[in-house]
Amino acid sequence: NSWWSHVEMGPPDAILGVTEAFKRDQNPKKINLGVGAYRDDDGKPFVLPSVKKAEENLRVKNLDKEYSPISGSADFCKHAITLALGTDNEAITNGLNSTVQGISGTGSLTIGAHFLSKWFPGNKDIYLPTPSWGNHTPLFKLAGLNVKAYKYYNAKTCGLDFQGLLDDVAKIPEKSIILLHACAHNPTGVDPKPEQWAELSNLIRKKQLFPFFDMAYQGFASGDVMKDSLAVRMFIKEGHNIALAQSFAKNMGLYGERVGAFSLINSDKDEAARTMSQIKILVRPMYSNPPINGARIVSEILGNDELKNQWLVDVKGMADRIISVRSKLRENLKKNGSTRDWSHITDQIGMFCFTGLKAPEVERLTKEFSIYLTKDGRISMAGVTSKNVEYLAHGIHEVTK
Ligand SMILES: Cc1ncc(COP(=O)(O)O)c(CN[C@](O)(C(=O)O)[C@@H](O)C(=O)O)c1O
Repeated sequence: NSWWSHVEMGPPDAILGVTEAFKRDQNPKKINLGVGAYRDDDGKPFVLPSVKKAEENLRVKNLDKEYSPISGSADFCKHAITLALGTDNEAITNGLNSTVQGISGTGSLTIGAHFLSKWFPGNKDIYLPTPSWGNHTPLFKLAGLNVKAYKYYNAKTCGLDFQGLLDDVAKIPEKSIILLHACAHNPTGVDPKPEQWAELSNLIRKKQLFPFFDMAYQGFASGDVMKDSLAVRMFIKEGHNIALAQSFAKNMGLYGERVGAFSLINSDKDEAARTMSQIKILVRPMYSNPPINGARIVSEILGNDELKNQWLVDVKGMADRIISVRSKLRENLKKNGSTRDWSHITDQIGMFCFTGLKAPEVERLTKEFSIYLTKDGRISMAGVTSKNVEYLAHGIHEVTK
């Protein structure tokens, strides 16, 4: 007799399940626009030259395999928060940050979720943009937070519903938590403009909300790491003591290395020490200490000017390829005779394009053309290349004409 006869088969992951279906498809023209993972113009995964060089440097150091501290290496944590806030940022020089390595972006968000669930003095309610990354809701619920929503995306314009956003944020009860995508919003690719971030910062301060930034794409959105961290830096400058989750999966192509960071910006050094101590107490029973390999690659790159400059070239190269393939897709849709307004394809930024395709159109695109994307019409632009963009435009036009 079995212990688990009551366990039912769960559904495939909305995002990672698309890749599983793609792999089963035998059509040679198939295209995977599901998971947000960069591919080069040949559709191949891309190991950044700066990462390869860092790995060569590390090999000759013959490093040991000892446990990392619970918080990850101090060197890595310093490099991670410095990348986010900029060298010589006051929050860092005044020791106001408590930063630990997280297991990529997901693990960093999870540390933050559990910390807030246990210690946040206000409502244990976290407000997510509508829509948000599919994994946000189960991740925060799992940590015991109540997940709520604020307006963000305007399906009619395929752009930001800024007035709706302000109206909703104004209604959020004081001392609640608000999750913000720092750049390259997933799944919409729609980001607030700097002046809109400033207005949002004022409203969030007025409402005494706690900003939790998810920055999984720093450098990957615009190709400029400082431009992409503008909102995070602006909020701190405006006096918000934020939480920040970082990922090096996309901007360093370290997907499977699972390396990221979680930070709190505190009121003073003593508070930083106290929160740090409690974050470590949470992490120890969770997974004890983080994986060392990816963190060493990040430290090697960010700790070495020549490698860091190479990395800045590498990440801009990825961002530029995505931006160029956005224009190519829009041109090809026009060439195919589509009369729809596809300006959002080039207005949106980062890994994803929220096409506006409805579920039946998505279904046809997959069934009739072997083009794989998530049901919400999101396409990972990284899966589009100069070789498949015409076929993609043809498919999209066929299902939308
Ligand atoms: C907004 C956001 N935050 C955090 C993460 C976590 O990423 P990681 O744990 O790998 O550092 C992702 C990745 N989301 C995806 O790119 C995506 O939406 O396709 C994909 O990697 C995923 O896991 O879903 C993300 O889009």
